[in-house]
Amino acid sequence: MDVGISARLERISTGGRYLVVPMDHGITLGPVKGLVDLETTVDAITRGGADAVLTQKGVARRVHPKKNGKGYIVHLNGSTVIGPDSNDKRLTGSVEEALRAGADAVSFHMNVGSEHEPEQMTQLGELTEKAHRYGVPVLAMNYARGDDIDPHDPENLAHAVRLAEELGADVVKTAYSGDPDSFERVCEATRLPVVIAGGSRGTDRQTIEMVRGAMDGGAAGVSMGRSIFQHDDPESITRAVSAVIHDDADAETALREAGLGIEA
Ligand SMILES: CC(=O)[C@@H](O)[C@H](O)C[C@H](N)C(=O)O
Ligand SMILES: O=CC(=O)COP(=O)(O)O
Repeated sequence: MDVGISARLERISTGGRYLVVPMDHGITLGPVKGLVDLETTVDAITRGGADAVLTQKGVARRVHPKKNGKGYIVHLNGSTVIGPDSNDKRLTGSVEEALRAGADAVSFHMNVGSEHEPEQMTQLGELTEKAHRYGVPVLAMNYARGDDIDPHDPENLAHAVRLAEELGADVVKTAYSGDPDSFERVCEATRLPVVIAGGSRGTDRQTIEMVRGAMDGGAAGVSMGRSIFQHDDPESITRAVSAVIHDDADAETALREAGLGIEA
């Protein structure tokens, strides 16, 4: 692997494990809880043990002073839930802009199975070529989404993560399939580190058990947004997620040591 790519991957991970907190939802969902005062949230989650935060380019200046030396990823496409088709993610920036914004890596969202898959596949292929010219790693966010597509089906997820490797990505994020055994089949589909999205926020216990299950299935960590940044105490929930990812804690230990209720 190119030395620049491996050096930058180390800035967004710890010992090959990834706790990335994406906060690009300001385009998708608008200024939801946790993103209005972005600075306070970034400060809390990086103090809690996140390896990296991820945003769109425009808010980079609000992120850097508050990220406590942790990694930074710039996301390069987007859509809104009020637009005609939220699966139709359009390019929002370039590798050069991401580098000017101080990024250690770039990310790109692809909806495998949607009618926009062909264009997004071309764009991801072009992005990995461009990013690698600069030694910049690419996190592919490859979801199985589209009409009549089951977004948690392990075969669909395995296909989505494999596609990311075939197109040259360095890390791939996808949805969790629901249990460690089926997620193991997803992770076996690729040699890339696989990280999971969190989806809409559940209870603390659901969040931490999902992370534990994914790690037991072979995941390398998370790219988990709403479950963390919409939490009343983002620092503590990050601490609990970090205990599972970085210290291999079980769910109860992680919740207890983070000061979160076991049944919460
Ligand atoms: C709002 C959602 O359904 C998320 O899964 C997004 O699609 C993922 C991403 N972080 C985004 O906001 O684009
Ligand atoms: O960029 C978005 C993600 O990686 C996942 O966000 P979520 O809120 O955890 O689904």
